[in-house]
Amino acid sequence: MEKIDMSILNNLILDSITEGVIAISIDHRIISFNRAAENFTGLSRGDVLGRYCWEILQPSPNKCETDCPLKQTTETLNQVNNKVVVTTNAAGKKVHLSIYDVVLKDNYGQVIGIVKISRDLSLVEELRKELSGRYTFADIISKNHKMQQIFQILPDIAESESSVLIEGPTGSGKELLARAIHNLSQRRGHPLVTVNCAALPDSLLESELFGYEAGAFTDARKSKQGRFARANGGTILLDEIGDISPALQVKLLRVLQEKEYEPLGSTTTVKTDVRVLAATNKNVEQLIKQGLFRNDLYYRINVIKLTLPPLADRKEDIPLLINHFINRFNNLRERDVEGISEDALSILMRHNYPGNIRELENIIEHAFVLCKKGLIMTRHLPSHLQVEKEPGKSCNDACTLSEMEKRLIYQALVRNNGNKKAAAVELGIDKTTLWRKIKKLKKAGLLRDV
Ligand SMILES: Nc1ncnc2c1ncn2[C@@H]1O[C@H](COP(=O)(O)OP(=O)(O)OP(=O)(O)O)[C@@H](O)[C@H]1O
Repeated sequence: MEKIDMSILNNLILDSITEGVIAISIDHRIISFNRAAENFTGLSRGDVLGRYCWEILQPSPNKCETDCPLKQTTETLNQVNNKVVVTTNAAGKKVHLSIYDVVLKDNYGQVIGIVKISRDLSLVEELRKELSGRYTFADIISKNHKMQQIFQILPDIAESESSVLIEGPTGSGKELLARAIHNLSQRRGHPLVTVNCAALPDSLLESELFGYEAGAFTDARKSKQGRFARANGGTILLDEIGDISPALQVKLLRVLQEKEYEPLGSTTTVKTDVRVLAATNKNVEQLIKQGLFRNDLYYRINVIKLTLPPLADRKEDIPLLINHFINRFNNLRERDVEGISEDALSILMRHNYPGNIRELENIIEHAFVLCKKGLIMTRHLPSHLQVEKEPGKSCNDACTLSEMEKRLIYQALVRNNGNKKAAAVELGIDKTTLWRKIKKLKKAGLLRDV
């Protein structure tokens, strides 16, 4: 075999890998720069070899003072793992790189520099954005198929002038959805005014909605504009519409039919240009049957009905929402919480959320009080959740084989959203074997539904 020049061979090998490799000598000069590094930086090796690293890699002298990777790595002899940086290459394109530094030693163990190894994360970043984009619509996060159907029709609904009735249990995102409809509509330049119809007694609610003239009642010294007037040109959200009295229902019906009303104590009719959205966590059809809600008003507000599923029926959204709330609280509180531990996530996946997304948001807010950085652990969750122990979780060193089996089965089911086939594949056992084991555990009262 022909004798091969080792240095040429080394360069060929370095150029054939997809990671960028930049070697820097102890006196801060660049001594090796492979092809991938050329691609990431847009610089040619002829231009950088022999130059000082700060001239090429860290143009800011301040950063060199405080954040010199050569100094850090050679002083601590530590590999700095997976620093993610966003940098602009010479072609002006933003690239996301995952970088780690390795100490370079000679044959005698003497430190002679560092090697910076970088991997292009731009593709991963694009995929992440595409995925999170697909699951986010006008600030509403969901990958649930019913929610995705709502996302699809939302722009058309927003554009129409029709009244919309939003149904859903408490905390399921009705107000958020109403806001999205308003923000996507032609009326977005005007106000969105929300009225909680359950929060005020009837007489106050009427004056709150329609306003009043001075002298309309004992305390009315000056006239006051109502919410319909404030929302003019925009949208009004009548929250908890199921709670309004029959008398007020008649007045609302007139506004919806004739687009006019009279403020309390006034004989002047006011014309209104407001789109009406209504929300409720009650079953309005049931209220109609009970004679508590007018049929004709129902048909006026129910031109389009959107129903938000409870969080317990869209558990696939829990990890996405947790991530969203962690990001939100990190920004609000200037924190650096990185995520949630597997154990804590599994508790949150099993919880049933009577308070829906608001409850999950409160749980993460609670966790932020106790968790300053790193991962949210079980101990950071509210105590009523911590007692909902995972099966087999109580076993530690003295864990029996059956305890361990129970725990592994449980965790595989949680990870796969209760899908037994996927859990069996993950556990490396046949589906029928898994099914048999689950049946046995359930019969013994050791496993609940996931
Ligand atoms: N799909 C979602 N994505 C992100 N955040 C959400 C989502 N749904 C709800 N939220 C958040 O959860 C909280 C509760 O939502 P919202 O107030 O819209 O619920 P609601 O159904 O109107 O509640 P209520 O019945 O008590 O009036 C808000 O902070 C909202 O931003």
